[in-house]
Amino acid sequence: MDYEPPFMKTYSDLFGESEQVNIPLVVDTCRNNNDKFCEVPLIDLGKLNVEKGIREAATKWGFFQVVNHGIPQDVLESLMREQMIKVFHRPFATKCEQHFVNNLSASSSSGYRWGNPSATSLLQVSWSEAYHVFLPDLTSMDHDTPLRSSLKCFATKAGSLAERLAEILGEEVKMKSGYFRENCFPNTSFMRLNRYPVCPVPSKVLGFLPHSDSSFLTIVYQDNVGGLQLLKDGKWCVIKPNPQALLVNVGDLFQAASNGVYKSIKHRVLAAEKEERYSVAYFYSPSYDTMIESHGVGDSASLYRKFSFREYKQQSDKDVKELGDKVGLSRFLL
Ligand SMILES: C=C1C[C@]23C[C@@]1(O)CC[C@H]2[C@@]12CC[C@H](O)[C@@](C)(C(=O)O1)[C@H]2[C@@H]3C(=O)O
Ligand SMILES: O=C(O)CCC(=O)C(=O)O
Ligand SMILES: [Fe+2]
Repeated sequence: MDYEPPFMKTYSDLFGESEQVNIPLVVDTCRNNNDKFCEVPLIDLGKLNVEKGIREAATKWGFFQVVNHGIPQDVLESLMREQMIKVFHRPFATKCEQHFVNNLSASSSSGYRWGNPSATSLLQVSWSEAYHVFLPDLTSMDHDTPLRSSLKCFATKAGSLAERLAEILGEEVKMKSGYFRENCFPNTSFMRLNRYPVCPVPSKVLGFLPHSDSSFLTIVYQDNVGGLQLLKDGKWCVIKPNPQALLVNVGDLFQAASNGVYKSIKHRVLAAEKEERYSVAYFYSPSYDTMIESHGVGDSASLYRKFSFREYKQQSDKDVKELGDKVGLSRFLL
């Protein structure tokens, strides 16, 4: 199929080496084991008094699901089933020509990316491809396609939802009221469209390497294939897909701004085994000048020094370039 990125060809040497040295499998065998599904809190936003549940989930889990979230189901389904398939099933050469961003390095521009062409071990390979989409790039296009209108609708609604959730969470940790409205805008956030092609060696590589998100909050819609896992008490557990729900996870900036009260949890995606998988993530992020400050409350001291989002992004981009991965918040510990 001419739309597949050349994973096998690019990584053939690494597969050869892994057989010789018999590296441990990176993937647990919990893919279809229902016992290992984790019960991520589910919050019905149509009900009253949801604040406590949201704060508890962000504190204990760093992840929760929401229903009655305000994004029409037909927008979600058409985005997944029709529009994303259309955009990813274009020839690989076309995808590269249009927006090639080499090796995930330029994270702050719209563009196509796949795998990790400079991987030196299978442990550094993500068997997936993605588009980063910044809203201004969508709105500056002169005509709407069904994909663009679905993405605009998704982005607008996900942005309002994120702001509502962020204000609820921020209030509890004494952030200034209106902080998010004043610093996070539609054009400072972005979407990431993810496709996980069927992988012939799903026990040897991951679909998306373990990472935390650099946002305040991330809103994710996943299809019903499954494979997203979060690290809970030292174990990877699978999040059962729920086509009615959106997933929300705390990102690094909220962990810092809440002085570690809310947790930016590592997550990863298994490589697709039988069926290709799609997801779309909205990263609720501030402008680069926004200052992130963590206040210790009572006896607890501030954990992180004050930093701007620009500083965080630049450091992460530098780490990805030089080390292959971002080091993250530990660089900003006091
Ligand atoms: C290799 C990397 C790119 C990434 C940071 C990371 O070290 C691991 C996760 C990647 C990711 C995924 C979600 C977001 O798209 C992103 C901006 C983030 O916060 O973590 C990207 C990072 C990136 O593209 O720089
Ligand atoms: O594909 C998923 O379910 C999650 C993807 C993800 O973690 C990301 O895009 O940051
Ligand atoms: Fe993520």
